[in-house]
Amino acid sequence: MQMPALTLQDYRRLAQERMERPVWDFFEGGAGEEHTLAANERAFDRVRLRPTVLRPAAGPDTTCKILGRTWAAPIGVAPMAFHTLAHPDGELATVRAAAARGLPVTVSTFAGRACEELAAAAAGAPLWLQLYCFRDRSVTRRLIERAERAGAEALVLTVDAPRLGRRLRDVRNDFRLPPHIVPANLDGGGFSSPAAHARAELDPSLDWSAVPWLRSVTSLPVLVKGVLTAPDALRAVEAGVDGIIVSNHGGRQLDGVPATLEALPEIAAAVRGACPVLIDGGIRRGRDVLACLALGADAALVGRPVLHGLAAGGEDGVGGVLDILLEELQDAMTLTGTRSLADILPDLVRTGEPW
Ligand SMILES: Cc1cc2nc3c(=O)[nH]c(=O)nc-3n(C[C@H](O)[C@H](O)[C@H](O)COP(=O)(O)O)c2cc1C
Ligand SMILES: O=C(O)C(=O)c1ccccc1
Repeated sequence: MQMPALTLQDYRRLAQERMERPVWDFFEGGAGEEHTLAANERAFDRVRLRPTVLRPAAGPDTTCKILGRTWAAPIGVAPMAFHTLAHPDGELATVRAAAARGLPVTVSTFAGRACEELAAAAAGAPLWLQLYCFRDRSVTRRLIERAERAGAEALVLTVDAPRLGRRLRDVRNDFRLPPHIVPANLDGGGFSSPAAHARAELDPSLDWSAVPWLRSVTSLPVLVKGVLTAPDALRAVEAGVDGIIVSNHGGRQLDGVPATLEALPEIAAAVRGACPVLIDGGIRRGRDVLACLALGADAALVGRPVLHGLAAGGEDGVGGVLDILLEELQDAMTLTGTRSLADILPDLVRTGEPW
């Protein structure tokens, strides 16, 4: 009998056993030498927690409020293209699993399932849409209108991808999407290599005027994803964004940028509560979420582990991954004497050597 998966690392192993190498490489890989990819996870290995003892915190309150909506915990699913590569149910399974736990999902521009069925599956849990801005703005506008009509609650504009990063694993594998893997919410389509498509279609001249442009076509809140410095965070606040996601795209864009956990404190200090600050990249344990909050984030998004759960067991697998994170977060809060998220302050962490 197979041992039950107890950690996200267990799910990673299960997924790898089930997946073909080129698809695995597409999911796991990063740009260039993958230094930034590795740094994201390693940054959490330098975190030391400083518990407060004899301050009972059993059954801690993990709920948080983001953009006026209550999340069961400060944990969401980061936008990732083509969940259908991991499992035929694709994003439908991901959204069902997250919504059942009161957690939000950000659906990628390149989702493999239609946003109408995803909104129905979300059953009231927050559903956000990630936007790549195309050269042809009418494609982006139609995507926004469709998602808004379906019930998407916020737009996440990805700002670290004037073009797709150079992912050497995909180049070496000459990775192409199987013909049945198509973006369900874009008209047009008809491409096989995601890199080639994104290179042809993403707008390399995108600038900060994208934010007022989005305001002119939608009334939804707008977040920017991919900010790594305080000056850019301030520019985003000046542009009037409703939220900032500190992200290096899981190390898939520019190799050589810092781990997101390292970038977080200067951004949180610059933003000073003007809007929510979220983070993604390398979050693999409940206590990593605690570290993000201590260093100034309002919530953390999880990427690849969700695809691992999906590949390992569809909706149940994603549910398993999210349950582990939720339980580990509760455990870490209980054992650090943190009764609610408001108790998670900078003093809760120190930075040390990697384990
Ligand atoms: C397979 C894959 C596809 C992704 N697709 C998108 C995407 O379509 N849009 C986007 O903004 N980010 C995309 N990302 C980046 C994630 O949103 C997120 O920034 C990153 O995966 C978080 O890091 P983690 O995987 O270490 O948790 C993708 C990441 C992966 C692994
Ligand atoms: O954004 C990404 O990281 C990504 O992998 C992707 C895949 C297909 C189309 C666009 C982006």
